[in-house]
Amino acid sequence: MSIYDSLNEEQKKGVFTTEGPVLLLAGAGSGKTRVLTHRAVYLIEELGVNPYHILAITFTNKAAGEMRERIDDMVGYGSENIWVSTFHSTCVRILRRFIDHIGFGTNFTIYDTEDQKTIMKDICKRLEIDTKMYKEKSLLAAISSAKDELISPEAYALRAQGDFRKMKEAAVYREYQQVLRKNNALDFDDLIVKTVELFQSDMEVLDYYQERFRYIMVDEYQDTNTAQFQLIKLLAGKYKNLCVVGDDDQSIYKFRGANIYNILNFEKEFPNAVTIKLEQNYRSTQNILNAANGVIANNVGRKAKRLWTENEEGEKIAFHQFETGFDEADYVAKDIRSKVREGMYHYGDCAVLYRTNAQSRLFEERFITASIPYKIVGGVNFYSRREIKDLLAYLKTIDNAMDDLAVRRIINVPKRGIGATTLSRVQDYADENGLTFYNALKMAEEIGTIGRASAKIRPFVMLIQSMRSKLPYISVSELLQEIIEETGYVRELEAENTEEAQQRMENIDELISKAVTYEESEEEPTLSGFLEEVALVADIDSVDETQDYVVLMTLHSAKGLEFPQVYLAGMEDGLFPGFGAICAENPTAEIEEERRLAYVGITRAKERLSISCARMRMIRGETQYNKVSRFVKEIPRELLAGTIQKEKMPDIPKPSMMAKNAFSAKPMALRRTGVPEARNFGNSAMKKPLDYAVGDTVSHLKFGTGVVKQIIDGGRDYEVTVDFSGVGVKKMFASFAKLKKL
Ligand SMILES: Nc1ncnc2c1ncn2[C@@H]1O[C@H](COP(=O)(O)OP(=O)(O)OP(=O)(O)O)[C@@H](O)[C@H]1O
Ligand SMILES: [Mg+2]
Repeated sequence: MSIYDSLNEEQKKGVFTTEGPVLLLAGAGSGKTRVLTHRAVYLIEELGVNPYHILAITFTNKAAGEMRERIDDMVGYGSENIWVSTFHSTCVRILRRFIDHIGFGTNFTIYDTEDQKTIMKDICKRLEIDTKMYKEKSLLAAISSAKDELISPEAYALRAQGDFRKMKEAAVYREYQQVLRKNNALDFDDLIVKTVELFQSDMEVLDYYQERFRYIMVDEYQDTNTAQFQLIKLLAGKYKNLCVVGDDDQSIYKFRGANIYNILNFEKEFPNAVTIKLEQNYRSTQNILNAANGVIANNVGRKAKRLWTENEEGEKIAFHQFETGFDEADYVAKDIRSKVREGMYHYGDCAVLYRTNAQSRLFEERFITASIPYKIVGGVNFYSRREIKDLLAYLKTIDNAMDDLAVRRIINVPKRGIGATTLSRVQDYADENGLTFYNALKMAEEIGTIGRASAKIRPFVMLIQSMRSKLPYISVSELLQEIIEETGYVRELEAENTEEAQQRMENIDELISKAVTYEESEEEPTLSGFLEEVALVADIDSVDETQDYVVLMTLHSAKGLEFPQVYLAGMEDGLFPGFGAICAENPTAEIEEERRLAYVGITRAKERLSISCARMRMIRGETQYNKVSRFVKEIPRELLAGTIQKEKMPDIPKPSMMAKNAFSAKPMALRRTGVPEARNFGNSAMKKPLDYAVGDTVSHLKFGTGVVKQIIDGGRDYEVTVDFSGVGVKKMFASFAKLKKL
C-alpha cells in the first residue's frame, strides 16, 4: 500500500496535479497541509524531481517545522534540500545572495522594531515633524501598510496629493528609506519588498530562481498580503507550477494587510488554474465540527460550505462558566492533571488557547503551582515579557534597590540620555567604594569622572526616592499606577498605536490585576511581600526541560496546528469578541474576523473541546462582569454539555460589606514605617471627590458611555458601578477608571 492510498479522490487530485497552477480552497482539518506534504513526496519519489527544485512556504516557524518533519518522515533521502520556510526567511536567503544587484551590501542588517523607532525619532527631529501630531509609531505603521501593498515612497506621494497628513507621511517614508539604504539595512517588510524589487529589476536573478523553484507551494494562502502575492507570482512566472492552499474562513490577519482578494486574483492571474475543494474533515469529532460549522455560518460575507466527517460523534463540548478567571485556570489545571493521571492524555496532547497574550498569566501561575509543565508557543512567558520586567524592576528598585541588574534595567527606561560611559563610571565608583549601583547613583554629584552627566541621573534618583516616600500610604497597585504615570510608560505605548503596543498594555493591565488580587488575599500586603510572591512564579527558568508539556498560546498562533484536547478559555463578550471589535466603527467586519478566529480555535480540537468563561474578570484591577461570548451561543445547544445561564444583573455588594470587601485596595502595611497615623493620612490623601453621581451619564476611554448605577465609598477609593450601553455593567475604582461626566 502506498502513502497515497490514504488520500481521498480530491486530495489525490491536489497531489497528482503537479503541473500548472492549482488552487485548493477548503475548510479546517480537511487535509490541505497534508496534500502539500504528500505532493512534495510525490514529486521527489514518483516523478524524480530534485528536492532542490521545491519551495514550500508557510506562515509561522512552528508550522514550517511541522511541515518539514512530516516530509522528512516520508522521504528517504535529500528532503533537507527542499526549502520549507516562511516568507521572510525565504527572502532573507535570496537577498543575502543577490541584494548587491540593487545597491545594498549582502551583509545587510535587519532592523527590529526598536531600531526602526530610533531611526524614526531622528528623522522626525530632522524634518521638524511635530511628533504630537504625527506619532513615530503611527508613521511607521503607515509605512508598513504601504509596503504590504508595494506602494513606493514616490507612489505614496502621488496618491497623497492634497492630503496634508499623507504628504507628510510620504516625505517621512522617503527619508526613512534613504536612511535605511545609507545604513545598509532593511526592515522586516523590506525583506519582501526588496525581493520583489530585485526580481523586477534583474531578469537574470529572477530567471535563476524561476529555474530553481520549479515547484512552489504556499500554505495558509488566505493570509498573504499583496506584496507576498507579487513575490509568488514572479517566482512562479515561468513554470507556473504553483499550488496554493487556504481557507477563507480562517483569514485572521487583516490587520496585518492580508488580502483576501488574493484568492480571487489567483484565478485571474492564472486563468487555467485547477480549483479543488475538500469537504471531508479528518481531524475532529462530529460534535466539534458541527460546533465550528454552527459558529462560522453566522458570517454573512462568506462562500457557503459545510464540512462533514466520518469520525465518530465524540463527546459533547464541555462548557463551564466560572465565577472568576482564577477558578477557570484552576479547573483547566485540575482537568489536565486528572486526564494525565488516568493515562488518557499526555501533557503534550493538551492546548490552552486564548484571545490575548495577557491571559496566559493566570494559567502560568496555576500550572507552576500545580507542577504542570507548559510552554508558551509563539510568545514569551508572562513574567519574562519586557514591560513586565521593566515594571518589576521599578518595584524592586523602590523596594530596596539592592538588585543592581534591576536598577540598570530601568535607568534609561524611559530614555534619560544617560550614556554607557557614564554608567560604567558609576559602576567603577560603586566598586571602588563598596556601594550598590543605586547608592552610587545617589552620590552622582560626587563622582568627578562623570561631570555634567550627573544632572541626568538626578531626576531618576528623585523619582525613586519620591515613590519610596509614598510607600506607607499607597498600595502596590496604586504604586504601579504611579510608576506608569510618572514614567509615561503607558502613554508611550498608547502613542505607538500598534498591535504590539496594545498587547504590552494588556500585559501591564494584567500585572495591575495581579497586584490587586494580591492585596485582596493578604492581611498585610507589602511591596516586598508582593515581589516575593511574584518571584515564586516568575522564576520559570527553573522549570524542567521536558519534551512533554501543555501548550499555551493565542488563537492567532494556533493556526494550522491540532491537539487531541483543546481548552478555549475566556470565551466572554468583551474579551472574545473584544471590546475593540464590539465598539468598532464597522463592527460587522471586525466581529466577522473575530468569528473566523473562533472557528480557527474550535477546529484545532481533535477529540475533546472544553470551552470556558468567567462571570467576573479582573482587568486592570477592575472587576468586569462579562456575558458569555456570543460565539458560544452560536454553537447549537444540543452539542454543549453544560448550560448557558440567563444573564442577570450582578449582585452589587452592600456598603456594609465594603470594609472587608475585596475591592478596597489596602494600603501597604505600616510595618515599614511604624507610623500609626499613616493609614488615615493615606486614606484622605489618595481619594479625590467625584464630579459625578448616581444617575449621571459618564464616559470611559474603552467602554464608551454609560449610566452610573451605584457609588460606594470604599474608604481609600470610590467603587463605581456603571451600566455601559455597549458592554454592560462594570464595576471599577474611581481612581483607575477616570470616568468623565458628560
Ligand atoms: N485522507 C486522510 N486520511 C486520514 N487522515 C487524514 C486525511 N487527510 C487529512 N488527514 C488528517 O487530518 C488532520 C488534518 O489535516 P491537515 O492538518 O492537513 O488539515 P488542514 O486542512 O491543513 O487544516 P487547517 O485548515 O487547520 O490548516 C491531520 O491529522 C491529517 O493527518
Ligand atoms: Mg493546514
